Amino acid sequence: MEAVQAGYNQQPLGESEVFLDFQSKLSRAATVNRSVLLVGERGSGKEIAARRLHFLSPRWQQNLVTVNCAALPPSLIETELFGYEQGAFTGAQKTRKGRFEEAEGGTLFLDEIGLIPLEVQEKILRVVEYGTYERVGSSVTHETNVRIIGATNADLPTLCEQGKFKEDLLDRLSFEVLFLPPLRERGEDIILLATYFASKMTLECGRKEMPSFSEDVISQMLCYPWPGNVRELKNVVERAVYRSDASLIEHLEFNPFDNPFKRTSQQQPVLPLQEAELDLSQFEAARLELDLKYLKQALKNASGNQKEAAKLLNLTYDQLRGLYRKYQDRLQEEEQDIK
Ligand SMILES: Nc1ncnc2c1ncn2[C@@H]1O[C@H](COP(=O)(O)OP(=O)(O)OP(=O)(O)O)[C@@H](O)[C@H]1O
Repeated sequence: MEAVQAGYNQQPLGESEVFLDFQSKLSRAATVNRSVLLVGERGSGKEIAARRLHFLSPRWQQNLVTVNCAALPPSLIETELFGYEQGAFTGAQKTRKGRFEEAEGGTLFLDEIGLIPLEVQEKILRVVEYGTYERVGSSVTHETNVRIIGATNADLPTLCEQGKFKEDLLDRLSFEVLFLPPLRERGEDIILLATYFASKMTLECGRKEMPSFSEDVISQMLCYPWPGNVRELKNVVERAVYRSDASLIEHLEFNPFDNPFKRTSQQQPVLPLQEAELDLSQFEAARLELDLKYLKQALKNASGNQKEAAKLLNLTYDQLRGLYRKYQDRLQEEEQDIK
């Protein structure tokens, strides 16, 4: 176990129920010598999960080789994976090993596996079924012992229906399909991860003390949908620590491309008359009142049961907890009414 820890230097953080459930499925998958598919939104931690899977498996002392299929033109994926013989095509001046050969005995992580062209999928299927392949331009058959971990953000069954992904390969790769939970479903993990990224950034900036997050910022983090998942959170937090001189972070910038010069004199904002009549300075206050109104009503209808209230509002339990924390003081004043 010690050696596993030494080889695995990036411990994924998370304590939410959904994440712990994912981690325990991942640990179980590490014990069997089968292909695994990791499915999740961009930035949700598929690569970090693949590393963990490899380092927890009996192959942990062998190579883990990663191929990011999105970073390669489709025409080069075959030579990248299987290598080529000298003279196989113009420019092939020397024989080159492929990634399967580099990963021999270990694990090959195919990131964005849905982008692999069909003819190359055929070759991968042969590797999975018979453990054999040929280099491009060669008829010599190589035997290989590599475990494949695939990752995708795409809906592979739909790609199969569209004829873009081989059903046979999907069947063989999906011995275990593990779904990474999106960050917005991970509740308090958001704060755990934010604190972790803030502490690392504090060190990087050479600051002595890590700034903390204001209650308002914590609520914003818990309510924001995080389309870019953990990667986005990392960027937002690192930028906030880097820009803040104070001991308290009171503002987060979610979109660094929010250009302050966008609306110039030739491009006036077009506001419908009705909106122009609203007191726009009251937007934040009005929004908070509306949130509170719905939350109170839901809690009342659910007799104070937060899980039930979350269902009524079509929120996850963690999202509701986020809102509850934000309005805790005001809600407590009226708690008697709710009960
Ligand atoms: N649980 C976690 N603990 C700490 N850091 C994490 C965790 N999950 C993800 N990260 C960090 O978030 C970033 C994105 O993670 P990763 O590259 O694994 O995501 P991905 O799903 O493979 O992304 P993509 O879809 O773009 O390939 C990385 O910097 C990674 O180190």
